[in-house]
Amino acid sequence: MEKEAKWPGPEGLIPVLPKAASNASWHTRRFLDEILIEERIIGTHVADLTMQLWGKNFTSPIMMPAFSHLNKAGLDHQPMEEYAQAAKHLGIVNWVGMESDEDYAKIAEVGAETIRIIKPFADHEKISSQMAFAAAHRAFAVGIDIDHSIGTDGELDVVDGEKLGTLTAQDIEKFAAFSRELGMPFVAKGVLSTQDAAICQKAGVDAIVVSHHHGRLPFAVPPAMILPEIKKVSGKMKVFADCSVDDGRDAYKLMALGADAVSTGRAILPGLLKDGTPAVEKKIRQMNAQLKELMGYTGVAALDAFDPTVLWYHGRHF
Ligand SMILES: Cc1cc2nc3c(=O)[nH]c(=O)nc-3n(C[C@H](O)[C@H](O)[C@H](O)COP(=O)(O)O)c2cc1C
Repeated sequence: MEKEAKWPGPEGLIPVLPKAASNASWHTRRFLDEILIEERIIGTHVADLTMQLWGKNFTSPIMMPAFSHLNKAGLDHQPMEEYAQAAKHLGIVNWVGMESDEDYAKIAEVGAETIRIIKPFADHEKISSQMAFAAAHRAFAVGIDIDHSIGTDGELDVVDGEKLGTLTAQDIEKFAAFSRELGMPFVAKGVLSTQDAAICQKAGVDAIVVSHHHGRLPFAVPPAMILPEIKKVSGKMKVFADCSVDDGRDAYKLMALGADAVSTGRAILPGLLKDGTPAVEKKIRQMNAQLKELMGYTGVAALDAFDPTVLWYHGRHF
């Protein structure tokens, strides 16, 4: 059941769940909840969650979210650095969203393997310069949330006084090539169709995030629903997914449907805002245990052994 969530901070800073049928987060939650799992227990093993990604080793495919702005929530602590700390302690991938270079540098200083997601600014020079800044601060990868261009008024969105723009296939190709020059993988965050996924694949993108960005698109198709189709056109790209990954069972379902790794989002927010790093670590450890439990019950010994045929939806195999 959907709850009216109340987060601290200035009005509108942190997205809550509006009570409306158009709310994609609601459909996503409902869809994930209706996927059921059969058991394949004979001959199973305790699962290994370790993940290799772009030459580095991680302890789990559950990653941090690309959050932003949380240090401006008027708290007496710094959530952006705190969840980076948790990522570092746990040995999982960290993500950061829209932050100034100065603030990004402070988060990078924590030393987690961090993917920096930059807004699709109308000013492409700004995108390039933030990419170069990320490279200079040893980012693990860099990307653009390509799904954040249109605002709720139907016009190009403006965030923190910065005008955003739409990206063409050529723009994506250009930024992917620049990222290669800088020596970092390039990620397109916010892919929710086979058309966009195929364009990213052709443009030389290294990874996509199948996501509706906590419901930017009203009535957005749940990432879990479209993931198998997107996977078919993704070629060598890594396919990540997020939205409503609230526990390790949600992570399992997305991995079984083809995700190489997932990001949890607002599920870590209450603990992060209240108690910082330890609360985030506790939540991720719990999610890892839930993921490992389901992998054990379904004969999935490691991340390369997921099998979508264990999933059932409305009385049929998925
Ligand atoms: C406070 C907050 C700030 C966010 N900032 C960004 C951002 O700057 N860039 C971005 O790509 N996504 C941003 N997101 C979206 C998340 O990266 C992620 O896609 C989304 O929260 C996943 O859905 P979930 O919260 O239901 O798990 C933000 C989300 C929240 C809650």
